[in-house]
Amino acid sequence: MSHYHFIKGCCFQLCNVFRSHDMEIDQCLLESLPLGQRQRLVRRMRSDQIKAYYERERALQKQEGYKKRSKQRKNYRVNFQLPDRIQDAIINHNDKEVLQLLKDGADPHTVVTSGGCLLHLCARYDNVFAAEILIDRGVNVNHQDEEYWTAMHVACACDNPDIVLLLLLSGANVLLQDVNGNIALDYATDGTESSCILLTYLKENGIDLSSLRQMRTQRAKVMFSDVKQLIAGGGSVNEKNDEGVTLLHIACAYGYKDVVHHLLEHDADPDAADNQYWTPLHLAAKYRQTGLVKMLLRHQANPNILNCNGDKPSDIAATDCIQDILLKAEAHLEGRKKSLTSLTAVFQEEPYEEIFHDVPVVANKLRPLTVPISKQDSLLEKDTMFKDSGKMLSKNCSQESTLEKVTLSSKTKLEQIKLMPAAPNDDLATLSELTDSSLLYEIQKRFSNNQIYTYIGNILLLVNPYKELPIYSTLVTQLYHNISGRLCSTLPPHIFACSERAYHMIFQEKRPQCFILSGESGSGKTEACKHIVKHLALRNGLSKNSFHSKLKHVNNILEAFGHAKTTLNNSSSRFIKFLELQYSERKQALIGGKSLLNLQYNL
Ligand SMILES: Nc1ncnc2c1ncn2[C@@H]1O[C@H](COP(=O)(O)OP(=O)(O)OP(=O)(O)O)[C@@H](O)[C@H]1O
Repeated sequence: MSHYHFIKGCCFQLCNVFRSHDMEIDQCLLESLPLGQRQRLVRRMRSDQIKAYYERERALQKQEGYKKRSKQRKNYRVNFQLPDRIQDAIINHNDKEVLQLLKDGADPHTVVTSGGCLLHLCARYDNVFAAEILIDRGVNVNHQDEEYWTAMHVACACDNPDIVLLLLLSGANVLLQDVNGNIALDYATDGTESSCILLTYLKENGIDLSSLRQMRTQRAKVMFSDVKQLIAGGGSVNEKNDEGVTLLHIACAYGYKDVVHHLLEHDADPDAADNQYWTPLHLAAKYRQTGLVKMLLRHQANPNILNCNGDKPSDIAATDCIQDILLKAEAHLEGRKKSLTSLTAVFQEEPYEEIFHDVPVVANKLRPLTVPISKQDSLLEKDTMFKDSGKMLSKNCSQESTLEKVTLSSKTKLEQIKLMPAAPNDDLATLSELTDSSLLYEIQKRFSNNQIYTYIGNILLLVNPYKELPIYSTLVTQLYHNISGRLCSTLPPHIFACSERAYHMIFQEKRPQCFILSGESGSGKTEACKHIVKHLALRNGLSKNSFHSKLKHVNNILEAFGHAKTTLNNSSSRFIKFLELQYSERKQALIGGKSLLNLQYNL
């Protein structure tokens, strides 16, 4: 028999086997066929299976119970409420849908998360059409959210001039202040269309900037009179709230000079540290309060105190001028070993009045962009990057509570650390608004700040930076050591934090822990794996050199199993990344020393 006939015979035989045994395939017979034939046959069998499936489904549909079932299925459809649907339609500029939903009874006065209204959404997503309709339906153009932001504040912050114009024409009040006393203009960046429109409007309406400035000092005045009252009533000026914050912290952050002066004159502690070890001097330096920095130094504030991130006030100074002042103060204290009294003298040389009048006044603007502290510190993250090049991080013998006992000495020049401070948007699961666009916006914003790690609950998201970032040094590893095993809220998300947690979970749960690294080719799984191993190894006291040599060997072996160049990755590993940590009964050197072999790469 020719080869062709043999195959044909087999196919025939197989199809019979396939039909007569209810879709079962004679595997031996299949495998005896040449590859091409086998594939063709399998394809045919598969299509027969699909046909059979459809026939069975059709038969089912004809049966009586079908209608009932399909009705039941319909009930499972998710029905979003009108308020959610109208928000979604506004965000996606689905104008017809907005009109239809309003016709169907959606409330134009719907309150969105954070206390804003639909107009706030329009202002954020630049939806002028929807904004116009809503205003027509009587939505309050001056509605303020939980932080007293109006739609105008949002439109200015996002520079959406069409919305700014529309709100102005609709009679919006441009002088409404948010929780921090900022009017919408304060959020419009200089030179933008939104800023020009507002400035022209103010000019045309005869509102001059100096009276505005007067208006904004009202909050400071209120605090001043409250503080005076407190002191007169015998209250303590050094009282702390739950977060360790004193009145001096608040006044320094907001730049309320009279209040600060009054507090200092009444024995307020200039070195009071809040729960994150921030002093009033840190805050004044960070929020560009030059005059207050000088005033605090004159009252013997210590410029060498480190906050929880290991920063001195000079490290986080908002301007070069403030940094110079602080460095000068540090030099006096440390370099010349002079007493604090002589330091006082240095700053007393300058006239006191000057300090009170060096408010940053910008010609065409009330003051530079001032982001409400409560709104999000994240916009200031760039300013507060750790500037520790030239610092040595030495760890206390006890590893209790991450940063608390980590100290920095400015003498030794070592590795550079650049970590962002922990911020509220570190965990996307806690965002008040969870939509595709808000998540992507946050991730993109973080990525542009080199914040490549983000938590989503217990999951760590990494966006491959494709560049070296100084966030993997031994010093950073040490920062993430802690004995409690809980994620430290004062540190930003990091692969070391997850590694640390797994390490503790081994002991707590007494069973192996595993990391599942998932993502497309080139997304950084292999690198993440290395970082996990690195943290665990160094954590267990394995010396850096010894670790590198071991890791190199492990990787050489792994890569030998098949690395290949793909379109996305020059060195793509062709095995699944599944990292398992074993529990050692003796609770010792899990990963250190020879037990690095305990780390199983399950291929
Ligand atoms: N955290 C990081 N920092 C800087 N660069 C990184 C980081 N992670 C990955 N990269 C860069 O991206 C490249 C690809 O990363 P990696 O090999 O880890 O991807 P992968 O997800 O393992 O890909 P594959 O699935 O194809 O094996 C690395 O060679 C490195 O240049």
